[in-house]
Amino acid sequence: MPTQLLKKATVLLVDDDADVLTSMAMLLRTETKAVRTEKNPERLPALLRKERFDLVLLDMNYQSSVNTGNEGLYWLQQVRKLSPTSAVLLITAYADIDLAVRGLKDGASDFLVKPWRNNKLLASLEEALTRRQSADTPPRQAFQVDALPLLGESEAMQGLRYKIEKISPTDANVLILGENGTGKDVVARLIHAQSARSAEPFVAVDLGALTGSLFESELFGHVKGAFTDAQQDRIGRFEAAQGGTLFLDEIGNLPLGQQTKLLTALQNRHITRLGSHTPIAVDVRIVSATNAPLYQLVQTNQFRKDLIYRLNTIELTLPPLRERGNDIRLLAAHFLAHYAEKYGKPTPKLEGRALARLQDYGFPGNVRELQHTLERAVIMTESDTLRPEDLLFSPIETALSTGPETTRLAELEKGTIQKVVDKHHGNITKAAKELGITRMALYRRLGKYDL
Ligand SMILES: Nc1ncnc2c1ncn2[C@@H]1O[C@H](COP(=O)(O)OP(=O)(O)OP(=O)(O)O)[C@@H](O)[C@H]1O
Repeated sequence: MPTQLLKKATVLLVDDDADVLTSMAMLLRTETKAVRTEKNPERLPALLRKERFDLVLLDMNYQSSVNTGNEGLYWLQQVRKLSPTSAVLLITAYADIDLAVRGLKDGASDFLVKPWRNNKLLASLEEALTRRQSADTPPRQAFQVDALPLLGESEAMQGLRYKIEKISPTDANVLILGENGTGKDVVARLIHAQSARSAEPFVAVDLGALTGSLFESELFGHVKGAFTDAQQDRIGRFEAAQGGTLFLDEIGNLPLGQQTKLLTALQNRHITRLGSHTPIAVDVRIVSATNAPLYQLVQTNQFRKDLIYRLNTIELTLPPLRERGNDIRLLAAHFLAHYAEKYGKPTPKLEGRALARLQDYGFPGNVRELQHTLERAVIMTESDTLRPEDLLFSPIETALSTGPETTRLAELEKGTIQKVVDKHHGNITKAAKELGITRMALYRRLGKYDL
């Protein structure tokens, strides 16, 4: 995910769970301009009167409940009142999705369900910032995309770029397959940017994040009164993408019932808003993506074959980074120059052994992992040459790439801490500095995880 706005954003995290605050702050510290954490929501009014934040991440549930479950909504209202220009993202547990939906109606930009996936968290934050930035501009412009270049000179990538050039101008639906972090999002945007629809909206939906009742309302919209909280008509993503491209990400995560509803909309080329009987014709090009083994899911009856046939008029498979040969070197040079400029440092050179280390490593998190590894290295290095030991591979990426079930917060945190402490040969001061937490906080975690 490109995170141009996020890099410049100031962020406030509000949660009374210190572990959540630390983990999120650790992630966001390198992805944003500044992060501030607040454990006690009661301090919000004073804080917001003093400081301005581009983004506020607000937990919905607080232990010291003033208001039995609704305190998240109460604090949301306070933030909206005291800091109307901040985008607010709610953090919630699965059980509280209804509450979060109410939060959306009260002006929150989006919500995240715990446990979150880091790349999705970053994508949601970026999207919230994009929407906030374009709040004053005509809505259709809000969706226009910045396509990033798809770098790589390996045979596989050259072939892929050629295919993309060929297929982009057509209206054919495209299914993009590939592991996490291989560039599926980049490819989807590129296809749109090179198509005849490029002046029209590009609308991305993370289907993995839409639970049962949200799916229909998000995709097809609803009319006032369709369900208890539907206080006004709302268009869905299909209508928002009218004339343009609808990017259905994580399509492999869609339950069968929802696959049927999607298939019907694609076959009929019209949708019906929830609570209405009036069909609305939609003209959208569908680009979908997944890292799931879609054809295996068909064999085990978890994915509809007829839906695949609707989606895969053209199918593109992104090779994992470990199969792209010298592209690792080329991408590494690109990211080093990019982050050196960003952090105002001279571009470090890669020592031969360091390059070999990159080439030997499997990169389960693919290009995203390479990118994060080099960003960390640029931030940390005090020399003009990167050595193998400057390249710290992140257990977070490894865990993310192997699926959501391994992304439990505690495991990620434990793994990260272990790596960083090892890297600094047990020097707690240095490790705490790199992790962005105090020495005391690090000691507490070492005790907690028995490290
Ligand atoms: N070929 C490439 N050239 C330059 N940057 C790339 C390339 N491929 C991926 N990236 C960068 O790597 C990161 C991850 O890419 P992207 O989000 O497109 O992956 P993805 O396959 O959609 O991941 P996921 O499956 O986790 O959603 C992004 O920052 C993107 O800009």
